[in-house]
Amino acid sequence: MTDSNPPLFSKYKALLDIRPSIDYPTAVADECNLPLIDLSSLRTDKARACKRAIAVAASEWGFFQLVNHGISRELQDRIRAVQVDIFQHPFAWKTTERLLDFSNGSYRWGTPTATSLPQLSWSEAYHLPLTPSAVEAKDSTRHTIEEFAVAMSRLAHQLAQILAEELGYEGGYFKESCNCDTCYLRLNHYPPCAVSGQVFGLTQHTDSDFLTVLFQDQVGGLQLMKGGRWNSVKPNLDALIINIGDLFQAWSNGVYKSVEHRVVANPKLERFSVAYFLCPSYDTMVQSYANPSIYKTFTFGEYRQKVMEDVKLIGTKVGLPRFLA
Ligand SMILES: O=C(O)CCC(=O)C(=O)O
Ligand SMILES: [Fe+2]
Repeated sequence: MTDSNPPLFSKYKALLDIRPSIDYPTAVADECNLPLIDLSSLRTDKARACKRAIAVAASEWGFFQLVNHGISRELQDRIRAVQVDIFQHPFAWKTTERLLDFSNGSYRWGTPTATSLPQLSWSEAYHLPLTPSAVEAKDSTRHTIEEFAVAMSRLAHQLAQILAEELGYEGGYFKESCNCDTCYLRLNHYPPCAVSGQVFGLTQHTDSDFLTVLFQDQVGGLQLMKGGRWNSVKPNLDALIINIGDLFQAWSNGVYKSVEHRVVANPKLERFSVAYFLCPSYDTMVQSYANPSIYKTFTFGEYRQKVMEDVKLIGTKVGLPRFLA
């Protein structure tokens, strides 16, 4: 079991030996009452109010919980079992072998560019691009991953459509631009962390997509920024978490908020989550639906390029402020 976890401690020992100056994660968060949306209301006479509540949550919080979302408990159990199994492979296997027939290099751990503790994420992840096989996957693991991704994708599209309609937009932008090639599923694993007071499981960031659907376990640790303070999200077994990404903030001209979030490390418990990122093709123009626009028009490819450049040069993503008009 132990040799399945990445050697975070030895790799980052030099950084850990320098006394940290970060705010201690557990000391600073309030528990928050994240808006909870019941998606089954869409099939009732409360549909209008439900859509409004989604838009309000996206603009006031950038985050909400979703229940009765249509992803069965059975499928959730299956993806979790698959995820646990994948991360139990020996570390050496994860760094050298391809997972199923997914592309090379989909495994990552720690933060290769970190030069200080606040930049280090105490976790490992698989990034799995969604290029569904033309034929149904024979391998049961691959089949479960695809089935889950398809369900998450459907949900993400439904929510994007609602959010766009609430701004008065009726077109098919999201359907046309968010094809499967760039959307991806990220399987996250946060091993227990003996130095949890000094590092985060995942450092503070915003997501570089339109929106994210997150399936987390019951361990907790996710925190989001609201009103200048960190708030922790209490896990709810029945709920998925939805958050707005940078591209939706740009598209909505700042109406919907892409909010900073992070995951605190846990000294005793490992934690799992799966995130689905709704992204457009690289050549898609991201342009505000309204004028005058706060942001310049950019392609998703340009955005990603800038993010990667900043991470390489200064150790962190700058994101949307780089694209102010
Ligand atoms: O694991 C979590 O709760 C959050 C994951 C996340 O923010 C991400 O993968 O971008
Ligand atoms: Fe995130």
